[in-house]
Amino acid sequence: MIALRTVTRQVPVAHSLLTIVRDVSLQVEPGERVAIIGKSGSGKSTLLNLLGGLDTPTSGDVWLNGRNWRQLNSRDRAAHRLHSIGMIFQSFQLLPSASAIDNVMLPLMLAGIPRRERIRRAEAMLDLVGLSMRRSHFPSTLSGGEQQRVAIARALIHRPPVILADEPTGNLDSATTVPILNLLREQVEQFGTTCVLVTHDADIPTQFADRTVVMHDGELRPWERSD
Ligand SMILES: Nc1ncnc2c1ncn2[C@@H]1O[C@H](COP(=O)(O)OP(=O)(O)OP(=O)(O)O)[C@@H](O)[C@H]1O
Repeated sequence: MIALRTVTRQVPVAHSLLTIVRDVSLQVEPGERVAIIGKSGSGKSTLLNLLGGLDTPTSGDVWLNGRNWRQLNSRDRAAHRLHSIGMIFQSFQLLPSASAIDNVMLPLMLAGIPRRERIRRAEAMLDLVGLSMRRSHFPSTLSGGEQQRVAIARALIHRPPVILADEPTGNLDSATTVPILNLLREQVEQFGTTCVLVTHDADIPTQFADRTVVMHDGELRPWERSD
């Protein structure tokens, strides 16, 4: 379960404070898929960073999988992130000097899983995302859709209870967007993974989410079809 309770995030700008997220409360149940839509600059990425313990609230609390980020030191935060969260980004964030399979194995390496087991699980995962034939390819030789499949495989390989996705189809054309969202939905459905996805694209929620909320100038409100 994920919960934000009256979360505000302010940053110092010049001689004043800029409020990026204002008094946001949200609860996401286990296995739920929630889409957060909003215009550029509305605070979506900041909200996702707060959920992932990468940003700290100025006030309020954020719980993820039973832990309050505020109560964890930086080492415990890193461990909690590694075990509880898979992240997917608009720009894929693959290691350019690592092959597809090495990118997918990364979370298992960080978790100390032996190499033979890492390879077995990464091969199975690449098979699931339809990229067995590309296992030795480097990211620069893969299409955008293929790179995002590798990134999805990497985010899911350690079966985290939570996936946080920041504009996961933002760099993909519309023909590639639908299969990528279908792949992500199938995977999180199959494993009961909780998923929060942020996007500026109002078509995505209907393809992906159980529930949609809107971010507007740092505040959350229910989604209306006119948004
Ligand atoms: N550390 C910071 N210092 C100053 N301003 C910041 C900081 N972080 C975010 N902002 C500002 O806060 C606002 C919200 O940023 P955020 O990246 O969360 O929005 P977003 O909705 O994800 O936008 P986009 O869709 O363009 O990525 C933006 O105007 C941004 O410039």
